[in-house]
Amino acid sequence: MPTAVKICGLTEPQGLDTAIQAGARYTGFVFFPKSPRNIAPADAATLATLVPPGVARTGLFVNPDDALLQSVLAQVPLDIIQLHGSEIPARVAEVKALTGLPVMKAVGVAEAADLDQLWDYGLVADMLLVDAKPPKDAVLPGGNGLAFDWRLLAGRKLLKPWLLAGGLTPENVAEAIRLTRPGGVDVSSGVESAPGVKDPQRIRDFIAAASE
Ligand SMILES: O=C(O)c1ccccc1NCC(=O)[C@H](O)[C@H](O)COP(=O)(O)O
Repeated sequence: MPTAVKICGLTEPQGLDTAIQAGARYTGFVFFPKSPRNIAPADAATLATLVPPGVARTGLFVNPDDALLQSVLAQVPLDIIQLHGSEIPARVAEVKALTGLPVMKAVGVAEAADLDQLWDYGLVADMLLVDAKPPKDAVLPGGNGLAFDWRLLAGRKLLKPWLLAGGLTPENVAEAIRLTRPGGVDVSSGVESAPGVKDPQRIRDFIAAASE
């Protein structure tokens, strides 16, 4: 089975179209105002209508309250909710119930002990996103272009389908897949020419390298 690719932080039609034409299986829209990739719901709604069946539209949120989730979902047709904050497992279950959508929970990893959380989240989330843990002073809880030691995941079986994220690039993604054997890979800053600006050639190169 080929490794699925998620291109996250899409904000304009060219990046979205490039990702879809190159074979991305997941698209990601960031609803977090502090991010250079933040997108207004009205703009995300326009992009979401351009996504064909078979490609998932993921909405990324950081500790969202119910009102934000309901407001975005009233405007944007999403297929998956990605929770990228400090949501505890019970909140993941609440968001699933509230939205009626599958939830992908991001878990930050810096050392082996961080992998223990994957069990608890695996019991409630539909999918897991194993990402690098952000530095303590980071403004963003993800999308920092930081990798973690992929060898920590070698041979690990998780309870739910999972994507590898964090510092992936067209240059290193094949090695990351070889070491960790994820169901998919997720990239944002590694396919940008500047923060928030997707680079079509890097998107194509990334998806080609992930498919090798
Ligand atoms: O991308 C952001 O700006 C962002 C903001 C807040 C939470 C998460 C964010 N991004 C997460 C992702 O885009 C990906 O899921 C993943 O972490 C990969 O990021 P990168 O290391 O930049 O490839």
